[in-house]
Amino acid sequence: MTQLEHRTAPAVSPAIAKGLAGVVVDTTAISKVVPETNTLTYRGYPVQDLAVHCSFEQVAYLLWSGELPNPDEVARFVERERAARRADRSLIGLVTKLPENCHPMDVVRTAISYLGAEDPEEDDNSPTADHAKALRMMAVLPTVIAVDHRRRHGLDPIPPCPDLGFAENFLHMCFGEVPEPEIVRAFEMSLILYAEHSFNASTFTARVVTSTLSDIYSAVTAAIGALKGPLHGGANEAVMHDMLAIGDPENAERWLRDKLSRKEKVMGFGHRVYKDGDSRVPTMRDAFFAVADRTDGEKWVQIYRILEDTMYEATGIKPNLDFPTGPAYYLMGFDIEMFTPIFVMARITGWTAHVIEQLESNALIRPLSEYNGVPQRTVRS
Ligand SMILES: CC(=O)SCCNC(=O)CCNC(=O)[C@H](O)C(C)(C)COP(=O)(O)OP(=O)(O)OC[C@H]1O[C@@H](n2cnc3c(N)ncnc32)[C@H](O)[C@@H]1OP(=O)(O)O
Ligand SMILES: O=C([O-])CC(=O)C(=O)O
Repeated sequence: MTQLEHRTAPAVSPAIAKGLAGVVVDTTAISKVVPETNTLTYRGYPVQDLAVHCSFEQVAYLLWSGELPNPDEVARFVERERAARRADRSLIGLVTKLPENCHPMDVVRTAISYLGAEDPEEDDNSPTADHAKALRMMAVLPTVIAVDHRRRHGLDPIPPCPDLGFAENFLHMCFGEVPEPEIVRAFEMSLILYAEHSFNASTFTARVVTSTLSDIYSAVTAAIGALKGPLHGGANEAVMHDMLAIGDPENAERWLRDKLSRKEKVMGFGHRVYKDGDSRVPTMRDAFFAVADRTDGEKWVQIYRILEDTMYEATGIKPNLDFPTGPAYYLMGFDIEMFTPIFVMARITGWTAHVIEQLESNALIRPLSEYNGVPQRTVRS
């Protein structure tokens, strides 16, 4: 049995909210998901509008401060972000010592943990300190991911460029050039759409860790572990592995029906909160189609459409954000194993906003469980 196949779950009493489904555990002012109207807002702004009108840096500022920056504020923020991009020699040394065949998510997780280890202020959980640490993690992580990408291809690192925006700089550090503006824009939109999504599994993980009054690096390290799984962020990689296995549009419908007949999950479809489609998908689907137009990607668009239509017709289930980002990142030239680390680059803004919010009115997160093991018994000596 693979990890994605169904297992027979033990019976649970009706009082138990398995997987915390439908349970409201706290308030948040950072983002709001309304499945009934298919809306997602960050600090009150519809995410589709932010994706069209804002840079990723402006969205990061918004998530952390609650307001979009004015021109002076954004200039100061961008200057600080650009100044913090360089990874020091010890961090690069650590990255390059990790096995080349480990998953890049292992590298990202280790890098954040290392940033905590070398920060003498690691345990300063004041809002000022946490904002500074969040900005540093956001700024340096793309450098780490790009260094890791290039060493796997036997290439020397390209240092961050202070003249380029966040998205452009990352693409330049990976590929040695800034792609055409439509590709950069599609990439930046994906980062904005990935940045935040209320109490998803990885954000909730970050909040659980924070609730013990642990430090922000520990919260982000744990969140990365939660995001890696294929039921969460890891689905964007699984989508592309599936599309490559399908290979040709004429195989797509049969492949999907066979998968459903084996009662296997189709990666990139379904959502715990949205039951009638993910609010972010139309924007990202258009961005993927724009990338495909410029990269000879018509075959992947056809496979996308067939899977989407067949899945809806067979089950009524619609795609989530990982479905269009998978092929979009592939066509941009990223290795599949980089897709979830890119998700981390974006979501680190949301996670850290939640860490800061959790600390503003903290309560230890500790639910109850119903014991269903063997009855109490006696140790015989
Ligand atoms: C950015 C993100 O993290 S978005 C999520 C990315 N994850 C994926 O794409 C993985 C695939 N999707 C899934 O596994 C699920 O849809 C989840 C985990 C995301 C959410 O699921 P849950 O709310 O826990 O619902 P659950 O998994 O119980 O599904 C409910 C029913 O829909 C079916 N279903 C849901 N998603 C899928 C899917 N992708 N493929 C096939 N069937 C599915 C289930 O089999 C189940 O059917 P049943 O009631 O007959 O057993
Ligand atoms: O909200 C969720 O459960 C998963 C998701 O879409 C995200 O984290 O972006």
